[in-house]
Amino acid sequence: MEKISGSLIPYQGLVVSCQALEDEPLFGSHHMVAMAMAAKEAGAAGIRAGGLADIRAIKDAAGLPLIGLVKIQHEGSEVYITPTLEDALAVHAAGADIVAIDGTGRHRPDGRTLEATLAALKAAGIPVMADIATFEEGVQAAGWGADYISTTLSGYTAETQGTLLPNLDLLERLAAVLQVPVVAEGGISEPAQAAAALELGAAFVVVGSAISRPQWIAARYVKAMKVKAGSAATEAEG
Ligand SMILES: CC(=O)N[C@H](C=O)[C@@H](O)[C@H](O)[C@H](O)COP(=O)(O)O
Repeated sequence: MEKISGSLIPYQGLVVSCQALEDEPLFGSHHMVAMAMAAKEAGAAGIRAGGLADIRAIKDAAGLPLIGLVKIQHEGSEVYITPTLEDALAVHAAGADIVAIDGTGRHRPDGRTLEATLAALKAAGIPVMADIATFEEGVQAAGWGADYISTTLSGYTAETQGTLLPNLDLLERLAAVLQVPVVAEGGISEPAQAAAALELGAAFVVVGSAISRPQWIAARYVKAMKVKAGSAATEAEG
């Protein structure tokens, strides 16, 4: 299937998600700008950033293509990634080249449908990445005009809870049928998985925690070492 070219993110590039919420140790634009500059030094083709302040600061400092979002929890809605049209407009105004929104089709806090939200952003000339969880959601969001489809929410919705990540099968299935760029995102924790995603048709790959969340990275070592220590202890007991 001929891919629609003209992606704002270089084809088959790495996008590093540099995000830290208020309850995370690295919260704050100073830290996220530093993380983005480190990613740029490594050769990242783009940055994914959350929060208007971080979007502005990272866009100014790194000058890389930027996928922006806000995370806002609303009572009565499970949608928290750029949940309303106003949020999407604010993310774009803050400097995001592409606005990432929830593309699952679930109830949105402003009562707008995903279709109407996508139509309004297209009319405003704002490139949109739809963060989806299932094949059907990806096809639907692309049909309603999303410019990029990303597997971000696979495993994070009620319907997909427990899905083993990264969900490269979802990526492969969507890349095989959609004309718009399909993005591998969510749970990519090894370089080989990112390379495999490109082989399976990803237009580019987004990696966050495995690069920009030290509390998550270090926890992997603690877990592995405890297992090792446990087995050694067993040996010692004889
Ligand atoms: C589920 C959700 O809200 N994901 C968020 C989307 O912006 C980010 O917290 C993730 O870090 C990003 O998608 C990259 O994924 P990973 O950190 O697994 O490489």
